Amino acid sequence: MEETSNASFMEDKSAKIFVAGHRGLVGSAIVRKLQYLGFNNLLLRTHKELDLTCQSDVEKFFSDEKPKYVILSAAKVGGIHANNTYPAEFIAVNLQIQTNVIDSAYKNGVKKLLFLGSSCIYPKFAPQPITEDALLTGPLEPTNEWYAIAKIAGIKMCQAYRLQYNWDAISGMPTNLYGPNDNFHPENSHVLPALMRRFHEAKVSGAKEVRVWGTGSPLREFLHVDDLADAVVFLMANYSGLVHMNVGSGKEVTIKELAELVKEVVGFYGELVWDIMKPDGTPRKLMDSSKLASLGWVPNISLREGLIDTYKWYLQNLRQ
Ligand SMILES: NC(=O)C1=CN([C@@H]2O[C@H](COP(=O)(O)OP(=O)(O)OC[C@H]3O[C@@H](n4cnc5c(N)ncnc54)[C@H](OP(=O)(O)O)[C@@H]3O)[C@@H](O)[C@H]2O)C=CC1
Ligand SMILES: C[C@H]1O[C@H](OP(=O)(O)OP(=O)(O)OC[C@H]2O[C@@H](n3cnc4c(=O)[nH]c(N)nc43)[C@H](O)[C@@H]2O)[C@@H](O)[C@@H](O)C1=O
Repeated sequence: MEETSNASFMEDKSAKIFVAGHRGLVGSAIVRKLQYLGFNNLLLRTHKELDLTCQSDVEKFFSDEKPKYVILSAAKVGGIHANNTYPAEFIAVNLQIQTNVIDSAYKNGVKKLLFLGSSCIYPKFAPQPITEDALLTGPLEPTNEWYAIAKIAGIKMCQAYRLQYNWDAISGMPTNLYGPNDNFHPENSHVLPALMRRFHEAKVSGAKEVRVWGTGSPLREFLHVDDLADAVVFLMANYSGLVHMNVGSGKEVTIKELAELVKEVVGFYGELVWDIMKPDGTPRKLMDSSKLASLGWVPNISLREGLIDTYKWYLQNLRQ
């Protein structure tokens, strides 16, 4: 046994940690956080270097590298339109990635793994705020049920491996996230980066109006990805239970309120036009994150602050 093998996660700064999906929104924030904390042995592979849907490649990677910890933030991810348009990819790719990584991690002696799901695992009409025990109590939101089913399978796989093998696999369920390195694709992204880009481009081109999808009435809870990364590290250090853990901000806004706020932060002064032919998705999904709060973690970046920070990043990195 290496000297540090029984050290707690926070003390184990030279432990080999595989952050899967390290160039994405979430993975890059986790890498920033771990590096800031002094972790100095991060194991990182781009999609091109290691396709996590390929079982034999994933098995070889784990067998060669033997990471001590795994944070699984690689997935096929997208907004309401992408989920609705590519259901086969959303279910198949996510099942493949998570099954390969979780199983190989267990078989190769990984000490602890954290799997990331999403608030869309809960029933469309779950009582609000949504507690962890609402899982599997009702039908899912149809626009993202394929992705949700894969994520539910990931939670269940972590639970099954804990129950049968006494293996320390945990799951975090983040709410809607945003921040640096988000996907700003005009159609396939989530609402916040989509609107930021659309308002920015309208400001630059002098357009008089911007199109926003749906009715504007759905409620969403947003969390800055740096808060999520902080929660992920907190869970790695402080939680080893069977139940998945909600990770939210506890604050919700309507899509109309969000659009007005993004518009203000970007500095676009035109009109909003609502495209009601586009789906609203689930009417409301505010999570109850009191279980995590009771362990001692709370978020600290407000939506306004987070939007200002993200727009600054957008201007420095992605300006058209
Ligand atoms: N964004 C959000 O609002 C939310 C995200 N989550 C969860 O957080 C996690 C991360 O999401 P997020 O960071 O937003 O997603 P991103 O799309 O920003 O990042 C996903 C990462 O996974 C990598 N990846 C995808 N497919 C493969 C593959 N076959 N092999 C190797 N790498 C692959 C991508 O690489 P490449 O780009 O090169 O394909 C990318 O780096 C996911 O599990 C997601 O479900 C949960 C709730 C909300
Ligand atoms: C994180 C979460 O993300 C997805 O669920 P969602 O919360 O519905 O995600 P969304 O960000 O795409 O939309 C939120 C709301 O915003 C409205 N909306 C307005 N204008 C735009 C727009 O321009 N783009 C987008 N994408 N939405 C828009 C849109 O009509 C909807 O009412 C899931 O696929 C699911 O898999 C998941 O886990």
